[in-house]
Amino acid sequence: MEIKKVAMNKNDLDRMEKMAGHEQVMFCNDPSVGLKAIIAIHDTTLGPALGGTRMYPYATVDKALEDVLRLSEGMTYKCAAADIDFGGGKAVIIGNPKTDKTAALLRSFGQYVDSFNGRFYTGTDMGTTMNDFIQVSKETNFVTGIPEVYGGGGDSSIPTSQGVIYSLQATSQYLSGSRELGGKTYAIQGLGKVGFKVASYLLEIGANVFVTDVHEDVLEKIKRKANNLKGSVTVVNSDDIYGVDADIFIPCAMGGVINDHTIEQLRVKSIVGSANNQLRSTKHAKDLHNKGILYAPDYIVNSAGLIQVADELYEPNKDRVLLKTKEIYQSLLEIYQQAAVEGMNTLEAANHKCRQKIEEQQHRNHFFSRGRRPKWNIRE
Ligand SMILES: NC(=O)C1=CN([C@@H]2O[C@H](COP(=O)(O)OP(=O)(O)OC[C@H]3O[C@@H](n4cnc5c(N)ncnc54)[C@H](O)[C@@H]3O)[C@@H](O)[C@H]2O)C=CC1
Ligand SMILES: O=C(O)CCC(=O)C(=O)O
Repeated sequence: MEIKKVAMNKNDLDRMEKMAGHEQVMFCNDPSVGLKAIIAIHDTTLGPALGGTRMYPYATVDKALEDVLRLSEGMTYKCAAADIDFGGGKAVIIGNPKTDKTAALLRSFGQYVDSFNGRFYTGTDMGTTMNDFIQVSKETNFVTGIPEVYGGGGDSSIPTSQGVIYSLQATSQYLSGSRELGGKTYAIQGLGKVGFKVASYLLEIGANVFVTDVHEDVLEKIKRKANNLKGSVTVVNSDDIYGVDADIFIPCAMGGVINDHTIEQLRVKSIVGSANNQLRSTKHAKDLHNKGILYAPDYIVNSAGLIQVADELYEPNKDRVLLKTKEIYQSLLEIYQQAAVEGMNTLEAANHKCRQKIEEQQHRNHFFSRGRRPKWNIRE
C-alpha cells in the first residue's frame, strides 16, 4: 500500500516546532459537552507532571497552545526549584469560565486527565475553583487542590502569600542587610486571593502600600482594612502602578507585565510577586538586571501553592507545608548570591540551577511508572 506523504504548511511546522521541547501534548475534544482543552506535559524527569488547569476564552487554539506550553514549562522549573519530586505539566480549557463551565464539561475533562494514569496531576488555576475539581475528581483520582472538607489541603493562596512574604524578606535582607519589611514602600498590582493577603500583612507591620486592581470592591475593602492598621494605603489607576515611587513592585495579577514599556517606567529597586510568567520574554530579565532592578524569579516566589497541592497528594499536613514554604527564603537568597558570583541575571541563575538538577536526575525517568508516590525532603 502506498503511504501518502502529508505536506505540512508553515503554520503546522511552526506548531510542531513550538511543541518540540515537550514530552507530550494532548488535544481534548468532546463536542457532546463543548469541551476543548489542551494538556501539556513538559518534563517528567523529577516525577509525574503536576500543574493547575486554567479556563480562559482564548481567541484562538494557537493562543491556548502557546499559554499551556509556556505554563507547563514553568511548572518544570517551579517543581525543581521547590525541590519536590514532580515534573511540569499544565492544562487549559478553552471557554469562558463564567458562562461555559458545566459539571458535564468538567467530568469529561476528568476522563482525559485519567487517561494519563498518574502521569499528570492537576488542580485549580485562573478560571477554575476548588469546587470545580470535585466534579473532575468524580472521574479521576489524579486531582489535587480540593477543599478541606473533601480531604484536600484547602485554599492554596494562603501558603502562596506566605511564600511571597518570605521572598520579600529575602530580598530585603540581600539589598539592605535586614529582613525587616515595615517602614518601606510597596506597589501591589492585583488584590485577589494572594495580593490582598500580602497587602494586609504589609499594612499590619506599618508599610506604605500603593495598590491597584480592576475591581472597585477590593480597593474599597483594603482602604477600610487600612483604617485600623499601622500602615498607609494609596489607590492608583492600573497603568500608574508601574511608575510609583516604591521600594518593591509586587505583581499579583496577570502575566507579561514586565516588558519594554513597563521597564521604562519602573522606579523600584526590586520585583517580587506571585503572578506566573511575569516577564513577557526572558530578555526582560536581562533588561531589569541592566537597569539595576533585582528580579525575584516568579516561579520561586509563588511556589508555595504548588508545595501545598503536592503535599496534599501525600495527605494534607499544614505544618509540613509551612516548613517547606520557609525554604523559599533561603533558596531565593542563594539565587541572588549565585547570580552575583557568576555575573548572571537572577533568572539565568535560577534556570541554570533547575536545569542542573534535572540533568542529574535524568536516569530515574521511570519514577511514575513504578506507581510510587513521590516524597520530597525538608532541608535541615
Ligand atoms: N493562588 C495561588 O495559590 C497562586 C497564584 N499564582 C498566580 O498569582 C497571581 C494572582 O493569583 P490569585 O490572587 O490567586 O488570583 P485572583 O484571580 O484571585 O486575583 C487576581 C487579581 O488581579 C486583578 N487584576 C486583573 N487584571 C488586573 C489589572 N490589569 N490590573 C490590576 N489588577 C488586575 C483581579 O481583579 C484580581 O483581583 C496569578 O497570576 C496566579 O496565576 C501563582 C501560584 C499560586
Ligand atoms: O494548583 C496546582 O494544581 C498546581 C500549582 C500551579 O499550577 C501553579 O503553581 O501555577
